[in-house]
Amino acid sequence: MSVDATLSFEEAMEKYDPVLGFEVHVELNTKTKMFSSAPNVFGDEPNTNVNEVDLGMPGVLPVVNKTAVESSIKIGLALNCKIAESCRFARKNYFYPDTPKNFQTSQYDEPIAYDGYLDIELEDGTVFRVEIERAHMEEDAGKLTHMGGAAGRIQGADYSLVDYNRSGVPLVEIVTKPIEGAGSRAPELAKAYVAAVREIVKNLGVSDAKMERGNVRCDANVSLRPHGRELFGIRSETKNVNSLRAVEHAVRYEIQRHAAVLDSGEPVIQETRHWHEDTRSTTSGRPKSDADDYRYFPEPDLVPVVASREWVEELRATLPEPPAERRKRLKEAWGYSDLEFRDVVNAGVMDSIEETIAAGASADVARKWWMGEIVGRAKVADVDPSELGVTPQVIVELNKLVEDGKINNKMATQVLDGVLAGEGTPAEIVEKRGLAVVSDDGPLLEAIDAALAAQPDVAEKIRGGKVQAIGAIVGGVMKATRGQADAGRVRELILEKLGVEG
Ligand SMILES: Nc1ncnc2c1ncn2[C@@H]1O[C@H](COP(=O)(O)OP(=O)(O)OP(=O)(O)O)[C@@H](O)[C@H]1O
Ligand SMILES: [Mg+2]
Ligand SMILES: [Mg+2]
Repeated sequence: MSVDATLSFEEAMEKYDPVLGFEVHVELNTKTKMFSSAPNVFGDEPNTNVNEVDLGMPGVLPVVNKTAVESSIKIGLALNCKIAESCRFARKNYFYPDTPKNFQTSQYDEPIAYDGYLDIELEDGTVFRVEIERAHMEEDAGKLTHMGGAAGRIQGADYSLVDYNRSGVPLVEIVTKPIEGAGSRAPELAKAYVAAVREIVKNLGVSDAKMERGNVRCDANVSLRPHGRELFGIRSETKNVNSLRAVEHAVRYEIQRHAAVLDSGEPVIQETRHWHEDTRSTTSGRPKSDADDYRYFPEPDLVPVVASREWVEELRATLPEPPAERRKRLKEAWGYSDLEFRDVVNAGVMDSIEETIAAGASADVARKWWMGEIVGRAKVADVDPSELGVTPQVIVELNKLVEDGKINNKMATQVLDGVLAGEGTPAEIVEKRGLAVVSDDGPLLEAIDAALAAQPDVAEKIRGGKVQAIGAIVGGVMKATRGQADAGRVRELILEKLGVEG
């Protein structure tokens, strides 16, 4: 059997339990690099944000970026880790053109943060605790672009391009302990875990956290063992998976592939794998043993990083509320159902609703406007709902106009469109367009007489007790008043006129 064959996911689950492990690399958004004063900027002309330290010129000395250390401590704290009182950098030696120094400055046996955990909420509401082994500081490598080869840009090219702008960009690598017991929820957990880490670093403000830019990258380790067996199987490590969907699919694919290999009686090879979005599959990278000889040794050019307990506590005091706790708090405060709240989160309007409530709207009014009106308009305009230009004040004002009986709901949506078209504030638009609910009964009665006269058969039905037929008369009045009547009042007046109980 070919090693790259797969079993169906269900078949794999009948026989094996998956064990997962994630190494998530987070690029920090510091102004300068981890050990040099070169700018840390994405997307600039290649090899412009590089200095002699990044290039490993002889005689240069690195200097630790204090903000990067602070950000690393914040990440450690947000992941419920212990923070080392003192920790050192180490050289991870390897020879490859993405690193001109021939070693990556990293941390080895003394990570800055260790022994943490993250509680991950799954779709069915259960909470799965992922234990964090460590979070350590290191620097990113340069970016290689292979011009030839299967995925290359130029057919038959035999060279690669290198951009050292990324060398020395501060990274935090977050490593989980082996995760057992996820069973068939392993792919979902993989996606939810990386999503949670991404959300945390974004919320801390320490990373731009854009996966499509490589700010957050995941290496996904997967192994299988037969049900009931204690010993772990051999793992594969799918490198640099850079979207949430891809993490989910890569874990799923690797589970299916491992199952096929194990079923065929062949050994699983401990290796890196590459994820391919187009075929939704992985291919073999390089073999990798746990004892890869990086000849780690303490970095002699840097003193240990000492994190005093006072400093750590100062940083802890600056941490924002964790995203999961914030969601829980808001859902309870607003009294939304699970489904309503999930819809709000998925539509990306939780913050907007919070602001609208703070501006004076009730939770239900805020949800009605954002979910019922604004999300749909944002979709049409192909922008984020928060970018449509609706301020909390607009909604509060619109709602007040309706509550005071100045305009009805239908007019309010027209006023909203006016606001979006830049015609002014809701009150100005109401004034300019002459919108107003006709509250004076006189003109309404006239319109009612006309509508009844136009549809005598309907009038007869209502008199005879078929009150539900009233819609046709109300409709006629609304049409005659160009939508400016209060439909409830019209209904009352019609019933009064016909001498029927509502
Ligand atoms: N048998 C296994 N099955 C699945 N995951 C495993 C297994 N053994 C270890 N892991 C996980 O794999 C990850 C290994 O990451 P770690 O950074 O420790 O080592 P590495 O991948 O060998 O090193 P490098 O950082 O150079 O890639 C951890 O998350 C660990 O929990
Ligand atoms: Mg690894
Ligand atoms: Mg690692």
